[in-house]
Amino acid sequence: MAAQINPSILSADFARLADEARAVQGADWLHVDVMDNHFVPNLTLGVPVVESLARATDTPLDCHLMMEDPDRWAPQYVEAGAGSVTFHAEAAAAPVRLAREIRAKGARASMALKPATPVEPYEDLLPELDMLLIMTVEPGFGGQAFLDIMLPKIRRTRELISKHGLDLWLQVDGGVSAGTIERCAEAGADVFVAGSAVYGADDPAEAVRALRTQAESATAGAAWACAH
Ligand SMILES: O=C(CO)[C@@H](O)[C@H](O)COP(=O)(O)O
Repeated sequence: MAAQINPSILSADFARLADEARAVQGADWLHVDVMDNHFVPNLTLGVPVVESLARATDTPLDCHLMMEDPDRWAPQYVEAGAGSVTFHAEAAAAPVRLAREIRAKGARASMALKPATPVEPYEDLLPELDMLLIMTVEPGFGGQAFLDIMLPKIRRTRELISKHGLDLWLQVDGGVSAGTIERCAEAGADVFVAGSAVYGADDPAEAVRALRTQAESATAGAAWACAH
């Protein structure tokens, strides 16, 4: 699969969300950070804003739910128009049931792991998912420094995907920029969330193209991609 770049609207101007969504034409997905001020110490937006965004842009919405009780709320984000819904492993009471419900409602099901959460306990659950998100910062805020110590977890996850022959996208989120995206791609990520690196650029659409070019050339030389 070609590298996908998903701009995070957390770094956009929330007073101009529709324009900001359209400013990244050519992006694969628009990453929508939903924060409830409980699971993370920040508050962003909810279902009504996702409904409006879905009407305002043709770019599919990749909703990342940083919230408690995703078992209750995640299905509503599918109904609001999200094409992909990510819940946190640390917050879901019944992740298999939730992933199946998200898929049954017609969206891609994805699960996120905070930096201190290992992937190995979830190995048997991976076939239930369309994407696994490895957080490369502590969730809650944009503009944080990339955590290099997550690279081994990205590598181990890529090995699990290969071992089981899964069609599972591997997303990274947090501190992804021109300076870090190649390391993520070499380690095995194929979906890249970038907030400040895109919305902080003079030309956000050009920043998306440049990041994709970097990721694809790093992937082309990576051992994990050559093995396929
Ligand atoms: O989920 C989060 C933060 O919790 C991210 O989606 C950030 O919005 C990414 O921002 P940058 O680190 O790329 O600036």
